[in-house]
Amino acid sequence: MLETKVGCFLDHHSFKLDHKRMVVGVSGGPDSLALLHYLHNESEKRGLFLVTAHIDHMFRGEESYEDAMFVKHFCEQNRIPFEMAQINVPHVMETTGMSSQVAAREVRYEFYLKIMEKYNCSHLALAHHGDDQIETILMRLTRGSTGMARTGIPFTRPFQSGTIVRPFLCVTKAEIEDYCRRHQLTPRLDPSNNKNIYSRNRFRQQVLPFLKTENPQVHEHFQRFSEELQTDELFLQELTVQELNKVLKKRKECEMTVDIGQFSKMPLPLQRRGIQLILNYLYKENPSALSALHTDQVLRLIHYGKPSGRLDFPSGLKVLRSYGDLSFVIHEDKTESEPYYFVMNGPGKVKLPNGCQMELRLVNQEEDFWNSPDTAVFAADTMQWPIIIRTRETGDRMTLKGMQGSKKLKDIFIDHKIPLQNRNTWPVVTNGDNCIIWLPGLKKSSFEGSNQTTKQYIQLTYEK
Ligand SMILES: Nc1ncnc2c1ncn2[C@@H]1O[C@H](COP(=O)(O)OP(=O)(O)OP(=O)(O)O)[C@@H](O)[C@H]1O
Repeated sequence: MLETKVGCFLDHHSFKLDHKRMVVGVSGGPDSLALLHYLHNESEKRGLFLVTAHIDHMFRGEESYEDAMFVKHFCEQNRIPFEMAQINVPHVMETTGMSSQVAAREVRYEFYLKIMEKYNCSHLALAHHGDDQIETILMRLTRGSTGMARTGIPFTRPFQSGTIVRPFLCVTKAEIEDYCRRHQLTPRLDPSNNKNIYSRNRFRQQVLPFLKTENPQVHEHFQRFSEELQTDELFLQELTVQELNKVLKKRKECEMTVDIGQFSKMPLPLQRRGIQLILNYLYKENPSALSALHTDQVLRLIHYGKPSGRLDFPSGLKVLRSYGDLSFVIHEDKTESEPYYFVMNGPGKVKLPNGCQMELRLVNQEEDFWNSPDTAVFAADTMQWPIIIRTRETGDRMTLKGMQGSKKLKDIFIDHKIPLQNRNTWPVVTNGDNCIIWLPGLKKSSFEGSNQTTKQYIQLTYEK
């Protein structure tokens, strides 16, 4: 039974539910509804505090709103705090060029974080299960992923200052459905889960049934494989860092050089991981462009290449061999676009060179714009005039809403996979003392939002 298996799985990982404060991500589908139900049943005897977080991605209009209302109703009946956000993901996709799955995931995690902070929760529980684990590992191996990526979904992983936990990795979808039946749960069904268009769904419908006929317990073996591979990988990565430090001749943000003679004396598994670490470091912009093939090409250049040689990888990354040195170099493309700097001393509109427009209005009542990435409101008495709309500058950082400390703009662009050529024209909004208060379409700062004392707000709208 699911209950027993999950209990043993948590014990096996020495993970105690007792006295934790946990956000549960619930779509309303069978997996997350069952997880919420399971945790809720455990909550009283364990002093476990739960909050449900639901995101309406606005992909399916009325139907996805009904999902939200379904989860809300379930929580009300069971007296579980419920939080939801409606976020226009198609719009986020349009602004950032992200795929639907990536954009949905980004907004979900941002919302989870907000709710974890609001309720002072240390954990976020998600309902990934054993079948998801098999699909993930197979998909990544098929795609040619390397390193940690091919170890699949971890049972726990750090998430900002908290932890993500996945108690259902030890059970199958069928066991979850059985749990739903036994407990008379009637989850919502997302029709996109059955479409054959997503690669995951093709693995789910075509590969998984075959594996399950070969061995109905196949998910247990994949789970053990994933956990063992994670510990192996961690161990090897630590060794690699130690060895790599001994052979690195140059370490800069856009260039790394190793001594070929010393590098080739490292054991082959460490050489492979060393190359991957270097490529990942330089390739922050788009590590998914990498595969095992790139590592193999570098190994060939080292072991069988002529004294000088060169490889050209995606996004302008070059690997250059020159006698005893192997250099990995990536250059940012700074060719296009002039910087701009617009000063706004009050209400008005500014046309930006990237073809977009920024409007500033003074409003009396703060409206709830939290869910629009293209509108931001600031309490007027906390802002210093003028408001500046400018392009990014070296060293720009901003304090993000709901986060402690500040984050480099460059890293925000990387996280959102904004192409290099768009970063130099992306508007950055600062107030009078050059403090970044907003990165339109991407991130809001801790200055954004309402406060108790103010009646007047500065409302900025970014129009594309
Ligand atoms: N709209 C959402 N709101 C809140 N959490 C979500 C939402 N969608 C997914 N999650 C969480 O992320 C996990 C993984 O998402 P994924 O889309 O892979 O799951 P799923 O197969 O749709 O699961 P479910 O049966 O719960 O819908 C879910 O199990 C759930 O915990």
